[in-house]
Amino acid sequence: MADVIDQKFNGKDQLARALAYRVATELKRDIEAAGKASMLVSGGSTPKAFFEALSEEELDWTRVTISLVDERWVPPSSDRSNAKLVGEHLLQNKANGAAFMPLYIDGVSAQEGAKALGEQFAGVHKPFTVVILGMGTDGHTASFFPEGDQLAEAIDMKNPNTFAAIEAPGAGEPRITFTLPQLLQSSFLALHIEGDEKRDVLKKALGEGETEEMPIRAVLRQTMKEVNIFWCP
Ligand SMILES: O=C(O)C(O)[C@@H](O)[C@H](O)[C@H](O)COP(=O)(O)O
Repeated sequence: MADVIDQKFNGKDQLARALAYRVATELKRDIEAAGKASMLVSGGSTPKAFFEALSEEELDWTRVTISLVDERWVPPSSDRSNAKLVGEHLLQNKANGAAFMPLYIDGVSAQEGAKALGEQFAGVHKPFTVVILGMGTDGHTASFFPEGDQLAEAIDMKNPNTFAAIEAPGAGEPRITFTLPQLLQSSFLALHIEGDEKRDVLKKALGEGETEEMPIRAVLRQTMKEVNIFWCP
């Protein structure tokens, strides 16, 4: 594992601060070069400390657009909403002025939403400055879930769509996710995982086996974009 985990840290806080510093450096670089920067972040429980550390970074947040790698198809008032998580832990302190583009539209299905959001995101400048992925213990990343009904489309490098709507036994509710070719259009791509269990899942994913069994393999096996792995016990 020593060779695949690029960044090992002693604990959550140290990792959160280091990742926040690295991300802030990338954002500042794009702001300086292009006047703006963009970032897609993951939801779930892992990113909270990182979001809080990042929200304290000094940079011109009014030039930063933030969105999500994926979203659970629930309104932003739900505790399951990744937008709620970002609102409460990232869009605060110095990052208060950043623009946020949600991946949820009220009153339509995830499938209809995927289409409408694709049009909305068509004008967003790419590559994204930063994309941060997480990973579940079932080997999913973004909403690329094992047994996902649209998994093959979502990880198809030839898929021209920006988003896929996915339902899967382990997903809880319908979800929307950026497709793999979109996520790889990033200047800095990171995988943020914590704990021994996820380290072992990563190790398994790096071994042989079907991509569909552990969809994180679609990210780990592609050769287009380097994946920077940040891990702590
Ligand atoms: O909405 C989500 O659930 C995600 O964006 C998802 O892909 C997440 O990164 C992993 O499930 C890890 O989640 P945990 O940090 O909760 O383990």
